[in-house]
This record gives sequence, structure tokens and C-alpha cells, in this order.
Amino acid sequence: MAATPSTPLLKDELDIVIPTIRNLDFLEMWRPFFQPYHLIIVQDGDPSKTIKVPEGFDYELYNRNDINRILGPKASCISFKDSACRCFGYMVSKKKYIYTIDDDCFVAKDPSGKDINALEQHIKNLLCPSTPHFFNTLYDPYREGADFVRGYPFSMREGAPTAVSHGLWLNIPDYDAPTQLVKPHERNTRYVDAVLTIPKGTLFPMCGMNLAFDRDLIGPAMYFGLMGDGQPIGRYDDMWAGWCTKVICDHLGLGIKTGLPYIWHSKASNPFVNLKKEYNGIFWQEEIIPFFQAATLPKECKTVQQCYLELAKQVKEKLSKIDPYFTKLGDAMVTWIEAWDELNPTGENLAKLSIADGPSKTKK
Ligand SMILES: O=c1ccn([C@@H]2O[C@H](COP(=O)(O)OP(=O)(O)O[C@H]3O[C@@H](CO)[C@H](O)[C@H]3O)[C@@H](O)[C@H]2O)c(=O)[nH]1
Ligand SMILES: [Mn+2]
Repeated sequence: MAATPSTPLLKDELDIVIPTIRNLDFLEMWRPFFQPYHLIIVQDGDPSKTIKVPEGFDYELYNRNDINRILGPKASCISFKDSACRCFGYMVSKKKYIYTIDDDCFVAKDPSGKDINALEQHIKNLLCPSTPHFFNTLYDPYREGADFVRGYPFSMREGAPTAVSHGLWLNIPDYDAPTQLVKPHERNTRYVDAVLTIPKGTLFPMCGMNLAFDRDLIGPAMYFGLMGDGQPIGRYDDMWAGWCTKVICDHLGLGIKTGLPYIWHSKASNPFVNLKKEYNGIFWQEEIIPFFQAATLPKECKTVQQCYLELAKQVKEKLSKIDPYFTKLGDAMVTWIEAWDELNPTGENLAKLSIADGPSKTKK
């Protein structure tokens, strides 16, 4: 009896979002793992440039003209000339799950030499609970061959729904520019076979390179901020989203995991260029982090949108003293939620979506 072909997990419930300024040849290496899934390609930079996508992938591609056409004036909240543009893909997706990956990330091998299906591991991470409220010292208790250790309260073993799965990187680690400058040849060769839940009340630096999340649980919080062209900061897109997301996950009782899967990060971006982009962020983060550590959300905030709008208010009130940029960012956070709700209407206003909301290019 021929084995029934296994349908890839979440095949019709997950979109892969790729921000790009280059041809997507890297997909060839991912073909065995990604081909069954729908891709949302967010083309940054010059919209007149053609991005080549290898044959056989089912995708929709949005360039800046599409973003402007679909969002109109609200397009101002989507960054230009920065990987932060990827969050537009989260907004236009209609699926429950998102996986986002950079186009210089390739399939890594585990210590046995086997190709790592990063997408499969992220899906496993998302489909099983997190343990943000009590730390399990034997790492992920829901994993095959592990469990809760002695002393772990049975009343807490149901865990919390997992909102985010944060993967890591072999080869080029995601270092900031100063670290890159002093350690230009450092490569991450350490494969740690673990998945950890980030405890409640603890922030973390979220990297957008190899990231998956439950769009229904936390999607509206995944705004990658105002970065790149015309902005005083860059390369803090994913960080900003991670800090907002973690505060909201803690408030709503959701979990965030980090660890497996690994991808192979192949390209070190220019540390001097990165230093210019990150410069303000390196100083500002010393005040931004205490803000998020102290941030509290009223119990009336029950939806991600309500939490996010409350955070936007606090950002404008408490961070604008650092720089007027944070007033602009707070307003952009509100615009993001307005755009999100416009493209993702619930209930009666479902019919409002016009056909103008389609991509410039699709391939079935
Ligand atoms: O203007 C741009 C530049 C790049 N992209 C696309 O974004 C990703 C990441 O680009 P790249 O790999 O060149 O940059 P890294 O320094 O390695 O990226 C790390 O820093 C974060 C940037 O905030 C990023 O999430 C990390 O991975 C690629 O797909 C580029 O094609 C872009 O869209 N616009
Ligand atoms: Mn990269």
C-alpha cells in the first residue's frame, strides 16, 4: 500500500512573507520545504525593478506602488528602504500563521548533517503551548522525550497559547554594528538543541530573520515601525515589534519561544552602513527598554488592537522627550492599526474590501 502523501502542516493556513531588494534564487534551496506554501513577497526599493522568482512557487508580490495604491495615505506607516516593509505582508495576508525569512537565509544542517526544515519546527513551536508563568528547567516540556520536572505545579502544566516562535541563525549571527566591527570574523557554529519560553516580564531582542507567529493571536502587534528612508533610525524594526509584542503577550497571557529552528545566515551586511542606521538606536534603547519594562496595560485592554493603541499613547507621552521621532512613531502605530482593521475587517464591514486591494503580480 503506497503511503498516503503527507500534507505539509498548515499548508493552507500559513503564508511565508519575504522582504526583498534582490532576485529570490535563495528559494531554490528551500523548495522542498516552501513550495507547498503561499508566499507574500514585499519588494522594497525601486518598484520598477523586476524581482525574479523561481518557477513553481505560488506567490503574490507587492511593490511600493501597490502599497501606496492599497493603503493610500496610510501607506505612510510602512517603511521604505528597510526590511521593516515586511510587515505589510503580515497585514495583507489572510492566513492564521505567518513565517518571515530574509532572502540571505538558507537551509542549515543539524549536527547529524540533516537539512533543517525550519518551517516545520516553527509550526511545531506554535502548535504547542508555552510556559511563560513558571520556568521548566528541562526546556520545552511538550517536546518528545521531555516533560515538566519535579516541582512544576500541575495546575500550570496546560501552559499558555504560543503567539511567537523566534528562530536562530548559524554562521553570521545577528550582531549589532559595534559588535560586528570588533568581531568581523565571528561565526556562530554552536547548535543548541533547545526551545525555551521567554518568561513573563522579560523582554528580548526579536530578530525578524527567521520568525513565525500566530497572526490571529498577535498579528496587529507585529508592526515593524518607521525605519529606513527619511527616518533617524534603522535596523530596530524587529526590535521595536518584539518589545511591543512581548508587553502585549504578557498582558494577554500569551507565550513567546526562542531557540530551534536554525537557519544558515549567509551575508554579513556592512557594519559601517549598519552603524549609521543603528546609531540613534544604540543610545535611545537605554531609555526605550526601561519604558517597556515599566509599561502596564489597563485590564480594559482585551484585544491586541486595544493594547497596541494604548501602547502608542504611552510611546507619545513618555518617549517623545527623547526625540520628536517618537511622536511620529506613536502616530504611525495608530495608522498601522487603522490600516490593519481596514484590510482585516471583522463582522459587518467585511464587504468593504475593494478589488483595488490586490497585488501587482501573482503566480499560481
Ligand atoms: O533596504 C532594504 C534592505 C534589505 N531588505 C531585505 O531585508 C532582509 C534583510 O536584509 P539583509 O540581510 O541585507 O540585512 P541584515 O543586516 O542581515 O538583516 C538583519 O537586520 C534586520 C534588519 O532590520 C533584519 O531583520 C535582520 O535579518 C533581506 O531579505 C533584504 O532583501 C529590504 O527589504 N530593504
Ligand atoms: Mn542578512
